[in-house]
Amino acid sequence: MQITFIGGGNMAAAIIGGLVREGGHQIRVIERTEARCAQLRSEYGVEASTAQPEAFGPDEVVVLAVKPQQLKEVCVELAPRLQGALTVSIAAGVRVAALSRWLGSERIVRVMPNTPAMVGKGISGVYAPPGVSVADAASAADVMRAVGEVVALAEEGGIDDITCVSGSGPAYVFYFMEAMIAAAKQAGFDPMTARKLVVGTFEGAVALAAATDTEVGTLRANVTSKGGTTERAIARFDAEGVREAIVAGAMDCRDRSMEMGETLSRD
Ligand SMILES: NC(=O)C1=CN([C@@H]2O[C@H](COP(=O)(O)OP(=O)(O)OC[C@H]3O[C@@H](n4cnc5c(N)ncnc54)[C@H](OP(=O)(O)O)[C@@H]3O)[C@@H](O)[C@H]2O)C=CC1
Ligand SMILES: O=C(O)[C@@H]1CCC=N1
Repeated sequence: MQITFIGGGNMAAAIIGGLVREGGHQIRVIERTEARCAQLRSEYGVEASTAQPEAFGPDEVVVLAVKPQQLKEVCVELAPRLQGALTVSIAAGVRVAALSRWLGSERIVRVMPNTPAMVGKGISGVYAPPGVSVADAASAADVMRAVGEVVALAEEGGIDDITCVSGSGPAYVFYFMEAMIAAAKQAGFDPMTARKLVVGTFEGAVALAAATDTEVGTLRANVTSKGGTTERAIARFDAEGVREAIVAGAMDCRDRSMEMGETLSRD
């Protein structure tokens, strides 16, 4: 597939990394600075330039991967060059109606990816509005399937929902890992060993959860011996409202996605 990324920052690089690992794609990136282009060329072996091409081919997939606040300006520049190419936006918050207005195109699919795409372990939500062909929806899903799993979303609001779980979710996990690394250091481990212990613990726990249908709560209970050590840790988490804080944070994230949808999709 011929895929052009407009914006080659953190999320685009994660998808590009995954696509390059998979192989068989022609990838081009448009970035703002020559320095970033040079970095993308050397890290991923992709084509990169600071100027948008004069025109895109009808079979090309154009991935919008700039910050939501940068999107309108990018779309306005892109509109006369698109020539009907399929556009896939990975931006949080900005709605299809606004993208369609700015691009003068209805061939638009929204995707909410996540950064584990870099190692082929992404999970993405894909929303294709009514009117987008089955083939275009499949092309957008294929790009994301190359870097992980895909969940089809029936409504555009599903993008807000999935953002607060899998889109932003890796940051919640890294936050928890940071806290556990701090704990490991406090317990006396050097930084390298602390990181190794924590990453290994996450890797093992995730592999265990993925390998079974057993409820995650049961897996947790299996570690928690009555009157033992884990029970004491979980009691402190419960007393401090850790679980409630995580749920509330995720709901705030979803609210922010909806709020961005209101403000950034207005004009
Ligand atoms: N990071 C994540 O985990 C996820 C991000 N997303 C979405 O992905 C999008 C990108 O996010 P992220 O990668 O984190 O952001 P970044 O800031 O890392 O990447 C955006 C890139 O686009 C460049 N850029 C800005 N304007 C232009 C332009 N006119 N032409 C070409 N390139 C341009 C920026 O350059 P400069 O820095 O010089 O401005 C920057 O390198 C956002 O819309 C976000 O909502 C979705 C899911 C997860
Ligand atoms: O924080 C953000 O706005 C983006 C969208 C999902 C993950 N990162």
